[in-house]
Amino acid sequence: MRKIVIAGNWKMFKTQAESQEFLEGFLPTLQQTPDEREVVLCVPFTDLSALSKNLHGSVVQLGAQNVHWEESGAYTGEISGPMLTEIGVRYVIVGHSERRQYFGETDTTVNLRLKAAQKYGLTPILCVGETKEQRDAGETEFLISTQLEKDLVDVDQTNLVIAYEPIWAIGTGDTCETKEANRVIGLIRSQLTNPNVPIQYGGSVKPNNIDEIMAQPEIDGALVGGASLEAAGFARIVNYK
Ligand SMILES: O=C[C@H](O)COP(=O)(O)O
Repeated sequence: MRKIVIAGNWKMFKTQAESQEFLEGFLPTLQQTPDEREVVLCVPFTDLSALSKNLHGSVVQLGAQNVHWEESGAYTGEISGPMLTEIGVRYVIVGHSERRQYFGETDTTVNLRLKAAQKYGLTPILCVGETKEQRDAGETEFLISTQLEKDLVDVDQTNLVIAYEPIWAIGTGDTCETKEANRVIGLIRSQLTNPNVPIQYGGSVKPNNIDEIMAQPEIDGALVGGASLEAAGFARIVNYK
């Protein structure tokens, strides 16, 4: 059976004080969450240490938003796998479209980061997805297939989550039609050697569309940006029906 993983990606939002306030609203709502749902908060590096202490003993797992491929070295501004695992981080987002678009992330560096995450005991959440122009040109399948082929070279598919995030649906309120997301995620699964890799949908997931998204047979969770910043809203998403 495939695992369900609901992850919030806070991106560059929330100071430590704000993250603490979020937890006070969010944690009490989780008591009813069924065991098989993994709940993850992928937060800014500066929030990780405090959240790690405050999440201890809760069902929520801690995630980072990037990891370097070396264990240590002269890489100003980067964070390594051992630095993350030491403070209790379990997941890390790799290859988010914002990293690819604004920070020069390539399939080569995504592949290096995926392998390093696994080497140091983290579960990577690999993001793939097409732009509006690529979709309109009928290139969605080719683009995603190429990303997977390059990103997953020598990656262990028994310790991996994939997020299908159509770039045009991120932060726009323009959610991908659920049946279409289900279709693309089915195509992603058909390209994997391990069919049990959890595959999430990401892109304008909200409390009012999560039930329909999670009703799709191929979709194993969600990677949630904006709607994960508000405790009650994210709790509703985590507690989808
Ligand atoms: O990582 C999360 C995605 O970029 C989705 O963001 P969003 O839910 O704000 O559209």
